[in-house]
Amino acid sequence: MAVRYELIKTCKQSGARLGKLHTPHGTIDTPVFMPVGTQATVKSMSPEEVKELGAQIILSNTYHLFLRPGHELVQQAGGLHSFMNWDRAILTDSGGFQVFSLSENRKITEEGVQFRSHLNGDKLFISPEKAMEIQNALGSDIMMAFDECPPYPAEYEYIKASTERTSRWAERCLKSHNRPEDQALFGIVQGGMHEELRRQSAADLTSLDFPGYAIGGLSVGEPKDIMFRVLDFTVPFLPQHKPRYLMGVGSPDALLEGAIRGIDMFDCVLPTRIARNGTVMTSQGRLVIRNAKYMNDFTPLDPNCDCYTCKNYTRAYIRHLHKADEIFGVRLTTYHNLYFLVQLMKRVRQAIMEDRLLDFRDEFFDQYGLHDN
Ligand SMILES: CCCSCc1cc(N)cc2c(=O)[nH]c(N)nc12
Ligand SMILES: [Zn+2]
Repeated sequence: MAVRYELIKTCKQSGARLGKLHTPHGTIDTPVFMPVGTQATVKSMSPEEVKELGAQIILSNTYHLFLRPGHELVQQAGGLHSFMNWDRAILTDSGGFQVFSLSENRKITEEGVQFRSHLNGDKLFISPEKAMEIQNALGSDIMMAFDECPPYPAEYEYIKASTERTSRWAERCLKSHNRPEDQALFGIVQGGMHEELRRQSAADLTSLDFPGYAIGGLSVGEPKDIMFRVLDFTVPFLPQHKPRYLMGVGSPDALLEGAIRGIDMFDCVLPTRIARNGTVMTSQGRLVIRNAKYMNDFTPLDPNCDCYTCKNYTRAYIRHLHKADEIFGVRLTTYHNLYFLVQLMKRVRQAIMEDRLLDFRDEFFDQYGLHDN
């Protein structure tokens, strides 16, 4: 079996679970935060640094690699693991979400999605079968079914029709999956913010018996309290003994609230994206390193962090690098932000082991600040 989820323990204080996800490229401790490497690289990090900061799995993107350099080229290189020299686990998204967030002139039909490349305007088409072909060529350990993530907000009727089509697409993905022993295919539950549609989507997908389930259609601009409410009624529709992946979620508060609600896997571009403009997550909340108040601040980004950046460099130096547009500055803030989230999930797993995740959340927010975004 390509991926096997081992449920180790459920937190007595919350709905959180401690688990292990066994894959052909190593075991992943869950709940886990997965760094995003959209174009076959976690931006500005070497694979050695991504390992050193503690990542056991990274994400990459069907849409981007299909457009450039092309999935056939990656296949000629022996697949994504050898192409990017990453020998741990890889999860690839299926491309539908990126078509809608990046490309122009999209046309969605039962067959699939027609769109123009955001790089050169070429007319392209992705169907469930094409998304599977691309992910097969990339050789990811976990593939995502081809889905539509409806815009937020959207009319109930649109979301209903879209969710029903996503269920039909999921079945087509399963039918065209020709390497189930090497690559696990996860279904993606949709349904917008509607409990009945979420129930129906989960029922459709669990009847197809996927090895894992993602909750899509969230982190699309809805208020966080709505996202958490949707999780409250959606997670119970999913099987206990399989992993649950909340797509596109990665701020510290959302990771904690998601883990408390029984989510096992998270991903988000947030830590790498904000690092590029010098915004840093610390145990006392966020700081923007370009701020003049750090000019003569010869302390680490985070006094409670033992990462390479915090052990060797000061706020003053990192501020200087960002003000001077020095690439090394982005590398230092990226390394720290990724380390911060990977370590946060390590502390979450420890709190689950000790049946005290709600207490840990309260302690974390007392320091971090209640409303991170
Ligand atoms: C590398 C990026 C992975 S997560 C992208 C993502 C993010 C969010 N927020 C939602 C969805 C979704 O509903 N479907 C799919 N396939 N992907 C989504
Ligand atoms: Zn640090």
